[in-house]
Amino acid sequence: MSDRVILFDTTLRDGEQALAASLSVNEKLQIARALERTGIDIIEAGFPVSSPGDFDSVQQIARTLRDSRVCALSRAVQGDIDAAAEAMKVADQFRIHTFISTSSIHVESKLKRNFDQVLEMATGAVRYARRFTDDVEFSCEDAGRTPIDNLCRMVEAAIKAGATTVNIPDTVGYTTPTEFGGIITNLFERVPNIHQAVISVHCHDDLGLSVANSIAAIEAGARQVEGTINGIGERAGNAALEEVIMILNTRQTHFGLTTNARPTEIYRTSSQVSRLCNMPIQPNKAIVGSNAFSHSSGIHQDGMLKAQNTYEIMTPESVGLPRNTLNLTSRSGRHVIKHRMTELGYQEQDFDLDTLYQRFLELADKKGQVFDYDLEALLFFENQKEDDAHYVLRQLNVQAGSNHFATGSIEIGIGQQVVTEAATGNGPVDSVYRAIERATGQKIAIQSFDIGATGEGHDALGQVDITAEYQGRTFHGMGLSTDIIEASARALIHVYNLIHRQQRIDQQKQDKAMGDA
Ligand SMILES: CC(=O)SCCNC(=O)CCNC(=O)[C@H](O)C(C)(C)COP(=O)(O)OP(=O)(O)OC[C@H]1O[C@@H](n2cnc3c(N)ncnc32)[C@H](O)[C@@H]1OP(=O)(O)O
Ligand SMILES: CC(C)C(=O)C(=O)O
Repeated sequence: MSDRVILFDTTLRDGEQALAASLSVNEKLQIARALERTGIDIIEAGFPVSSPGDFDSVQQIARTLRDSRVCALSRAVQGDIDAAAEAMKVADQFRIHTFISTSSIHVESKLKRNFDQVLEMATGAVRYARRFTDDVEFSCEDAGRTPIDNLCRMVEAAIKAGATTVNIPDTVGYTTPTEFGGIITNLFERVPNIHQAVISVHCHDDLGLSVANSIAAIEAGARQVEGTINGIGERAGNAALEEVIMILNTRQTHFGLTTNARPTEIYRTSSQVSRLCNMPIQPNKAIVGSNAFSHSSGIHQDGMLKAQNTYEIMTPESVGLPRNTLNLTSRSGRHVIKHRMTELGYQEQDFDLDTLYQRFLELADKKGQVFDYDLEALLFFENQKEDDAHYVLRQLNVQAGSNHFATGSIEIGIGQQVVTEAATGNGPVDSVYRAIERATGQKIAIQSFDIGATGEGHDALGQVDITAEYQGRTFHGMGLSTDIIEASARALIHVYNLIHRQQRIDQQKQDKAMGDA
């Protein structure tokens, strides 16, 4: 049995199922690149049959990845498999992941079939997928609640049909580590052809056991582990891949197993996923929470001063969070910014030093000292900018007070035009949003509005996340500024740009369809 555990990330598929609004293609590409840098072997990029947007993003990711292998999900039906293969054929190598439920509850109540019919569908799907690639993964959905005899039959049949990886999901996070490890042990004891495939696990966190169950399965012989960054995913989420990586890494002598992971990329990848997905990380989260490496009580601090390993089983540096010793202020130069970005794990090609330095100076002038999270926020914001932004916020003014209606006036670029508008509202944000709506002539239904700070103190960068609906689709806009009204306006402008881009894509598709007809 191999001593390497294959890392399979499904942030862009199972993780995205948890988000209020779909990620844009640009956002998915940023995450895919971060995952690749983190050393993830297989990246599940989406479920192409589910929407044209998903199809497009899988295709673009397939075109982009070099070291990680792209994978797409499909039900055990030919149309889904065709869509997955079509989306990924631009890559030299790709994996098709097909699945069907095996538990009695799912087979009878959801699929409305009997187990033998489902077995037929599964093997038919695996055989069909093998026509497109020799890398086919089959998942027994709800394996955790599947009678073991049926699970053994299904695994054996899927391998016989050509599955090269067989995944055992605890879809509803029901099992305990002893039970789940026992299922894997049983499969190894009872399925005669089991060594012809890699056995994988995919655990959900409904009872908070997803990582523990994954580790129990690895101890029982599973050699692929599926999860997501920060554990985001359907309901309570999936196994947090950064935790699995650091368990195997920190306890290497205990497990004797390796991965291809680059742990020093973890912190950066985790922050990027959190920001792009608008899913904050709880402070006490293992590995990547803001308190994960802070020591606050006297006895602990005394221990840390004497020897760091008294209270740290791994260092923040090992997950890419360097201790900071240099203050960054408006008197800092380009060298120190570049040095700090390198310490934070960024490579030269990840940022344009001159642009970042200009943004840094503007921020340093406003707030004095600039911290790591500010630098990362600035870079994130630059990456979010569309090269061809149709709407650009040029100026904004607000008058507000406790005794008046607020008045907002804005100047925005719309394509080649510059439009100025003003409006009153119930507060400064409302007045600015009304002014922007007047200028664009398009009303958008805002579904959620979240405001938070990136960093600490009253001069922290404000981050505004909104989800908005337009013609039945949901869009996520994000704005950053030390001024929360400006951050709010930027978030709305971001949504207008996403809608504009979507309209352009829809138009191109319509033109192509008419051309084909
Ligand atoms: C455990 C997981 O995370 S699974 C992945 C979940 N992800 C998603 O659902 C992605 C988003 N989903 C979608 O876009 C849509 O649900 C689609 C495109 C997949 C299907 O849409 P629709 O065709 O309208 O079907 P709908 O979602 O309403 O119902 C699912 C159908 O697929 C069937 N089905 C469910 N899983 C499978 C499977 N693995 N293999 C074959 N059929 C399946 C169901 O029984 C149901 O069939 P029925 O219409 O005969 O009752
Ligand atoms: C499709 C499968 C792997 C899944 O997401 C689950 O069972 O949770």
